[in-house]
Amino acid sequence: MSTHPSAPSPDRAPVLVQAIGLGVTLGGRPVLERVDLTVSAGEIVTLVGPNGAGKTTLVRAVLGLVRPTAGTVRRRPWLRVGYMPQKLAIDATLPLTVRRFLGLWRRVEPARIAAALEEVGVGRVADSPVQAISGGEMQRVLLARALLSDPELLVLDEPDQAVDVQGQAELFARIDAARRARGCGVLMVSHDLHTVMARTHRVVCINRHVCCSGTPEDVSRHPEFNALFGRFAAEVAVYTHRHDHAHAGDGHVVPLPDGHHHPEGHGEGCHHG
Ligand SMILES: Nc1ncnc2c1ncn2[C@@H]1O[C@H](COP(=O)(O)OP(=O)(O)OP(=O)(O)O)[C@@H](O)[C@H]1O
Repeated sequence: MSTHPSAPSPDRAPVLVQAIGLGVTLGGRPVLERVDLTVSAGEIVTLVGPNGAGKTTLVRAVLGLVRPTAGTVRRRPWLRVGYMPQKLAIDATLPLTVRRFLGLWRRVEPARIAAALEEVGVGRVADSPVQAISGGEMQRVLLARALLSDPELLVLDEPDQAVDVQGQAELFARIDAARRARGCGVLMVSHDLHTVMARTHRVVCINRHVCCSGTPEDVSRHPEFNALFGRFAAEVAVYTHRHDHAHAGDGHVVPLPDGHHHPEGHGEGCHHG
């Protein structure tokens, strides 16, 4: 594939999921506030943000696995979703080959399981015990599992975790190939900012609220992204910019008066807790 996935036409592509003004409170604490998010067919949307920013919670809320405390989530009726969770507990004592593991959730033709494993580049582990394969191989097996539902929306929560640097590029290429083959939308969480910037149509930067969103180019130049990812952002940002809002101690966004801006990176008014 090319370094950057060819951009679909989101104006014409059907919307698969949309969150509007989404709020989630967990354990009495606001985890997401006023979050808007849209994923259309054919596009790759990646959520970035620091640990604990609410990315997994947003993904789970979009999928209907977490109940919003505010706002709404709209999913296209009968939407077929392939979900690769961030964590999946597997009983270490269960004798289970990869092939059988992939058949646990639904009846699938053996040939489809074999094809899905081949598609993500791990056909060789089909008969290995699931507990014996490497972390990187397991990520690909989980991707194969997500593809088995013939998804219209592929939701991948840190698919690149435990994958070595060389493997990451190949994994993202395979995800992109799977997207093209199915015309599906992809909603992804990733900490690999370099790959995100190279291989994503839209980036949404989360830190309880949506700090900024847009093309990788736009986001990499945004003040909030720069405040959150200073060292990385300095490598990719090409111009200096200014904060137009601050954060109260509880994380709420507080607009600054006109003409009052915080210089980039100083963060006095931008407290991300
Ligand atoms: N069930 C829960 N009860 C209470 N708090 C929770 C629950 N699940 C998540 N949280 C909290 O919500 C916040 C957001 O968690 P979440 O897993 O969505 O963040 P994340 O951005 O995906 O983080 P990471 O990059 O570390 O995976 C964290 O502070 C977490 O501790």
